[in-house]
Amino acid sequence: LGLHGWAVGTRVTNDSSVAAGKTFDYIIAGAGLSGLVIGNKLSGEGLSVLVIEAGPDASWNPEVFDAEGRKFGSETCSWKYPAYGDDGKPLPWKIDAGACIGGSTSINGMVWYRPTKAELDKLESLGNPGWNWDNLEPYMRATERHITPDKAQAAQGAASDLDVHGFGGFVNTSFTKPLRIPRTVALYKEALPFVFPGLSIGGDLSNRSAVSSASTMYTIWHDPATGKTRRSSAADAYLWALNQQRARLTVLATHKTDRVLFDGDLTATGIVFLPSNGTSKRPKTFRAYASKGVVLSAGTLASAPILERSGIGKRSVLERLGIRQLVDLPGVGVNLNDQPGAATYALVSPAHQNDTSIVDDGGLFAPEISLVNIDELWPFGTASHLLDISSEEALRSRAQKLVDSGAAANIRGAGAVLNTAVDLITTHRLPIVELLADGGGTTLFTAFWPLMPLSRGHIHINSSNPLDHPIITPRLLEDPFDVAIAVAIARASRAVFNSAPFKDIVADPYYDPPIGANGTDAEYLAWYRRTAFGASHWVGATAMMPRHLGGVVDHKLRVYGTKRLHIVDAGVLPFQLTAHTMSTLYAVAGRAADVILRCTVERG
Ligand SMILES: Cc1cc2nc3c(=O)[nH]c(=O)nc-3n(C[C@H](O)[C@H](O)[C@H](O)COP(=O)(O)OP(=O)(O)OC[C@H]3O[C@@H](n4cnc5c(N)ncnc54)[C@H](O)[C@@H]3O)c2cc1C
Repeated sequence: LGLHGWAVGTRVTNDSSVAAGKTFDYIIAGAGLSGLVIGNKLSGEGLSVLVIEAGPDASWNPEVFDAEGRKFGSETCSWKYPAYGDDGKPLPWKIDAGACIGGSTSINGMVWYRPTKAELDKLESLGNPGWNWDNLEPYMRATERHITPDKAQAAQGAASDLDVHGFGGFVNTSFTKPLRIPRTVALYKEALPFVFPGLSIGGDLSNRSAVSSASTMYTIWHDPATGKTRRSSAADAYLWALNQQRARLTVLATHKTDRVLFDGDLTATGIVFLPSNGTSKRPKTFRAYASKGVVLSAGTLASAPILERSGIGKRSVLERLGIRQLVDLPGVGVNLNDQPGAATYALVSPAHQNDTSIVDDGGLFAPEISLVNIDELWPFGTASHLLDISSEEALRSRAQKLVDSGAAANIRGAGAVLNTAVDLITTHRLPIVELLADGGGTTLFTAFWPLMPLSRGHIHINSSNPLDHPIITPRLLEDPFDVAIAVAIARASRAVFNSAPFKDIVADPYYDPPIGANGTDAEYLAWYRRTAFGASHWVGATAMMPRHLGGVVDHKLRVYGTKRLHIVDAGVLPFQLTAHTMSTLYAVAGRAADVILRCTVERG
């Protein structure tokens, strides 16, 4: 209760009656990273906002608030979407995506570092005026409340470069206290440049022009009262914080957005929603109305399905399900993109298996992260790989394949997106691999993935029932360049464990997979394909690009062919980043909120 007894706190509830039949200025689908930033900003400007979230409030759950509390493979707050191959058969892994308030920031790995200027500037050159580094960097800075390392952390390798952080925001970034497995991390720092000559070790990974491998920073803070490390999620930052309470913001949890409502001239006027826990084939639905607009922030894997259920998308997808097409937008659900991850393990010699400075029983993932570029991955063979991706013919044939496989709306759009990645790899020499180094139990291990894959997949609904999962076809490792990177990094990861610095503590550098130094490329590839998983940085299925390139939203995040309907989430990023997504997405959502506010004022 605030002044004069008026409630000023944000209302968070599971009660559908707060929204059913009611009118708000804005309705936002999804209380994840983007939805909470936008909801916070719009309601902070006095607009009435409903955020509708499919999952529950799990802020009380230690798997969410305790940064070290989430168990590997946990189902808590995750959609665990099934994934499919091109043949329609289920893949052996499920896709994690946040399914409670806070979205994926409630379950993610919390790794924080910044992208490069070159890649954010590419958003603009793809046809999105204003979306560049200079305009986004201030939002990134405004997001962060950085906590610099203390002496003990600094002695273990933690470093902050004050120029590349913000200090007045609401998302905490810091290092673990103490840093994990310091002896192993020191060995990694020593060994990595042997395998990747030129890698620049140390310092702060957010300073992308100086550093390419460093101790990992996370969206966490250390709570001295409990001695625990706490997750700093979007919900902590923008919903629960006492100084972020909003009288005009309502969050309705455990309810799914089915589709968007339109009037005759395709102005978005509201949504249809329903309880998430139903099982009925014809669930009972409700309506809520929006006088100023609707924003879809349900994430890459849910906003495209909402559009399709609303009649916006590719004709053949909608016709098959008897959904009346309102806008022909073949870019909906294509250009889906994540990085294909895998991991190799070395066995620690028995004498060191109880040394917690070498291996521990887990904690925050990947205490050392390295970003490897093409020259470092192939110190002696870069030229042929450059040739493979940079010729016009190579690009055209790749783009055609994406169109043929249903992963791109048209050849020009596919070409533009591929060309962007290729230019970042070849001209700007941005990293093409991320390697995350760790150690636990009896093994040291590295996880890795091609950072800017050229492969693309697709996601479409297979039913008009919002309670059914979409069909997600990731098509990881379809492009030969991604395959070449995957094989090379898998081999290089073994070379790290086989290098001189690890000689005394590693008993078997080829422990898992048991493919030795003489293993063939075919063996490595077969193993990679068998074990590959998405790195959880899904982007691209509702890309911000010109419509003729297969874009879904314009540079004001407005869905083409409609009025007052915006999308703001990871799906609008047309290509993959060379950093984990949060730092960019907080900036994108912050700027998007200002763009939406400006649209609102201009319309009057
Ligand atoms: C396991 C995992 C690990 C990751 N690790 C990192 C990391 O270490 N560092 C990093 O920077 N990034 C990481 N990420 C990625 C990052 O968290 C996401 O890219 C980011 O949160 C995406 O933000 P978003 O707003 O697009 O969607 P989200 O934050 O996922 O929010 C979408 C929300 O919409 C809700 N929703 C879905 N469908 C509906 C519907 N029909 N109606 C209403 N609500 C709906 C969802 O339940 C969810 O709450 C990770 C992600 C995952 C899943």
